[in-house]
Amino acid sequence: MSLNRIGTGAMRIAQQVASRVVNHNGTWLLKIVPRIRPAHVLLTPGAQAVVRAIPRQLSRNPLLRMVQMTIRSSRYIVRPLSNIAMNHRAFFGGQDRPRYARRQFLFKPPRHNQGIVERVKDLFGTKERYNEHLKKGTLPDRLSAYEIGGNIGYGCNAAVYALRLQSDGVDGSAPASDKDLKAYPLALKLMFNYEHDRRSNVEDGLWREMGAELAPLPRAAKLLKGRIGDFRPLPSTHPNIVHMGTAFVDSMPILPDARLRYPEALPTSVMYEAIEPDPKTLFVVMRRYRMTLQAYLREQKSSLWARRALVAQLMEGVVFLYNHKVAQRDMKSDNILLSYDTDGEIPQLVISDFGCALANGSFVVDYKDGMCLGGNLRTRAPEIALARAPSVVDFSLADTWAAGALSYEIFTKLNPFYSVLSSATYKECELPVLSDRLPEPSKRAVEGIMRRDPKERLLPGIAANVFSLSLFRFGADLQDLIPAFASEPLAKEMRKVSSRIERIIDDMISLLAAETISARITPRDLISRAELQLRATFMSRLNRDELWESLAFFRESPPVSSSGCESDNESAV
Ligand SMILES: Nc1ncnc2c1ncn2[C@@H]1O[C@H](COP(=O)(O)OP(=O)(O)OP(=O)(O)O)[C@@H](O)[C@H]1O
Repeated sequence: MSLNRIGTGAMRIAQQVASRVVNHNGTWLLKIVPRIRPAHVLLTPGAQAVVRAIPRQLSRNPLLRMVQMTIRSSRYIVRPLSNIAMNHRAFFGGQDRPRYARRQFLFKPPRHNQGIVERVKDLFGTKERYNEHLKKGTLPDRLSAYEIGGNIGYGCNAAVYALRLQSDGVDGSAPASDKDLKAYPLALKLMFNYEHDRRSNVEDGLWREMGAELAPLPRAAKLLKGRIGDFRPLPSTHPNIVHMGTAFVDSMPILPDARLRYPEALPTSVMYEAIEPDPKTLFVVMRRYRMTLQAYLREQKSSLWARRALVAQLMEGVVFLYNHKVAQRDMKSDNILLSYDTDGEIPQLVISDFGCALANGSFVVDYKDGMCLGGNLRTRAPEIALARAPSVVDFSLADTWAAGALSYEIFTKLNPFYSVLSSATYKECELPVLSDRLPEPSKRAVEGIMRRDPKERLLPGIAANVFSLSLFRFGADLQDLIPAFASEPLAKEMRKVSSRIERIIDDMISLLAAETISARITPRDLISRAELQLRATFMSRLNRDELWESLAFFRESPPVSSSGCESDNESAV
């Protein structure tokens, strides 16, 4: 029997799995179980299928009990068989038991007595091997421990330089170019201190005024020593938030480009009457990224798939901020940084520049005259752009909205709010039409986060789920997989009675987890590093209720009607 004779639903899923996940020998073993009679299918890349009888002794092998991953189509169940390499060896008579067999999570007793979703969440949320950002290291808190390279960017508040540890540079080899990310893997943000006048408590003042910058640094509260009373930095690192190593106050160096680029921030400036004997400023040491999103969109060609992956990562960053009540408040494309090794690779994305951040455990601000409401006026959400003092301003969904505007920039290369529209006055129907090649659920999610009224705005967790789910292998098939959704309205009660949908969620997550685990032993180009991390990030914040709500976006349904234009037309008639 060839694969062609297997039901089309199962075949499509099998092909998708097989075309993305192959083991080192180029084979992927799947068990496709017709409802009536089991058959075993060996898939090779290109989805050629050959049915083989799996030896009897192998089917008693406990490894096969790992078959927990099921995707139901109308007639067939497709089950990836445990660890692919292991099965391959067993299937072809190999004797060696691979080392990683013992570490397979499905053999371990679950940490909590919970379901698949919770176990997967636990695995992907806590293991370093799926989350590079969890790797810990300490960096020195003094400038003399580092070698400063060339300038890689500057803004109104800081200049950023390539950086490496002194110890990394003294290997006797020819001096490496500071343009080289490997030679200078760190970045130093030298904050502009415009107050070099002689005064007491210089250090306290610097930490207090510039401390918000450190919101992504989990140990910032310790460094700040209560200088900003209610400061609450993010509790942990996140793959889509700029990775900060440390921050310290040290003497201000006059670097070669300083007089040209930021003369007014130098202690030599004529405006000071009496200058500090040892002028100081705040330095932040970060991981160095390759370029800004703005430069990437301008200079690099990228596929729609890559751009969808960027939007999904951006939303993951926003979800993390939202869940920890931090508002970045300056979401623009030169504050989004990307890293990648080779051209054409899908970049990893981080949100950076927290100089305007609100990080005190609350999104609500008592807005008084003269108070700063964040960075760029054009990237402020409507409720912030329209706020007038005195009033209470709620920033909870401001970053989500700004990320929506950025997703237009990612998809169309043009942020409609930089030049064409104003966030204070735009009508939802005036937003640019997104490409037909973009999946409908993603388009609907963008519409949802661009809602003017924050009460109607889509929560970032749901939007992130929609962007991510549509990128995963089964994304295109979700509609087939959830027939129960096709005609019925989404009702809370439905969930109680529909254990079937819960099973689909379990199956979907199991497949995703299996694919992601397997992908670590497959060649890199099958699933990019950024996508693997995105999967881990998505799985580490799984929430059944949010998943349930997100699946509704994959129903066939009429486009969400946008408010504004129709009513205007009617009133005009
Ligand atoms: N970690 C990093 N790796 C590589 N480049 C970086 C990094 N951090 C910042 N940059 C570059 O430096 C530029 C300025 O950094 P940043 O936006 O943080 O400064 P700023 O003065 O706070 O900016 P703004 O004027 O927007 O407030 C960025 O646009 C980017 O090009």
